[in-house]
Amino acid sequence: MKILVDANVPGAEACFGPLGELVRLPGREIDAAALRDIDALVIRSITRLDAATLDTAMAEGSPLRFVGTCTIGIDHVDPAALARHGIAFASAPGCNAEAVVDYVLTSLLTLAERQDWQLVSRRVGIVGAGNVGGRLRARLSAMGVECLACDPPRAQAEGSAGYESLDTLIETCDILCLHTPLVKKGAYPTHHLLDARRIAELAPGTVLLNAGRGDCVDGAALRQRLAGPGDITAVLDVWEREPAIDPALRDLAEIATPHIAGYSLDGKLRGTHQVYAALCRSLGLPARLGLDDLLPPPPVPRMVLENGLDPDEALRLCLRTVYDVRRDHDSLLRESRRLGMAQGFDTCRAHYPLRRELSTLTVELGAGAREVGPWLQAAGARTSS
Ligand SMILES: NC(=O)c1ccc[n+]([C@@H]2O[C@H](COP(=O)([O-])OP(=O)(O)OC[C@H]3O[C@@H](n4cnc5c(N)ncnc54)[C@H](O)[C@@H]3O)[C@@H](O)[C@H]2O)c1
Ligand SMILES: O=C(O)[C@H](O)[C@H](O)COP(=O)(O)O
Repeated sequence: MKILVDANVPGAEACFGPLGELVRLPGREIDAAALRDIDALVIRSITRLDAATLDTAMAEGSPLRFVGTCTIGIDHVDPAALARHGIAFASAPGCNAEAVVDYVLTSLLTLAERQDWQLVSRRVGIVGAGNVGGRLRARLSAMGVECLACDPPRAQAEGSAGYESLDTLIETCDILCLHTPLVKKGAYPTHHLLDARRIAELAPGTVLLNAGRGDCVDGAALRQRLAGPGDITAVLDVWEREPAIDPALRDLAEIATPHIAGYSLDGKLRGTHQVYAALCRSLGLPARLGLDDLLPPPPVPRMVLENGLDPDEALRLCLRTVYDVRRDHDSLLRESRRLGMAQGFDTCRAHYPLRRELSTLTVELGAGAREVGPWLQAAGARTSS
């Protein structure tokens, strides 16, 4: 069996090597021609697997019978076309959700430091309360930060208690976090969910963070609002037309990163492992490798906090020990100026430095720092004293 795996999938040799002959290609180079003699395909979100690509590959005799994407989002794949060709499909729900929540917390605490506010004084609106949004809500609520959630599909399925409309979030929240998939059809489409009208309605001082999909926000309208009154703050990890994103919007965003919110090693390896387990199932084989066999020990397993830190400062230090979002902002700026936007954007992603999740860090609390313990635990850190 021949297995083609995106070059940016870590743990591929260990997982897929024992199952067949492994071939690696950069995700953007995987097209119909590359699938000619491939039995199983393992991708990430930059490989478009639409009906036309699949129809061409299958018409040319590809033996493809399994596709797995090591990602949460599946908008780059056409599941109906896969089903039509009898090809099994798996994705990796929730694999990097913790990493995205780390990204949101470290971004918000960076803004809090720059703009001189406390996280606990803000009301956060979460749009899309699935694996990412749900975890974000749980962590923020445990920290005592007031949260409102908007998720019409869930409200319809489970009842509306606990869910608000998007317009209520826009009217009443200081921070709006978008964690919606890109959905183009059906009752609750998300393409330009934040359109020009809603962007105009954001109150001065609002923080808009998008770590869902770039097409959920009208980028031109956001650019206009940021370039005009300049009275709101944007944190953007996802963009329309990646990797050739709008340089003006990049410059206007307070934090601009190249679609890496979920790029912890933990999250990527969880994604690889979920797809490996699915491929084993579809082959009727046992999944011999566990996730723990793939994850190396963290480079910074512990840190010590002593006296004189307020809660935000303490959490900022812990988060920045595992992950500092300012580094990703700087490298997008540097690499896109050096190589041009599209190549710079992709270079940052392809050569992403090692990043672990907050949960891999144990924070030792000295006598003078014990009172921040509950806040750190609520945010997702392990503590000991
Ligand atoms: N930036 C990154 O690196 C990164 C990482 C992981 C996921 N993502 C994106 O974030 C999205 C969400 O991830 P997840 O794991 O939470 O997915 P999920 O499927 O668990 O949750 C998505 C939630 O959005 C809700 N939703 C759908 N349409 C909506 C609408 N119109 N308004 C409000 N809510 C709506 C769904 O009901 C669901 O509860 C993914 O689809 C992916 O596109 C981005
Ligand atoms: O949907 C996801 O899981 C993320 O958007 C994913 O982590 C993005 O990274 P990529 O697949 O593009 O490497």
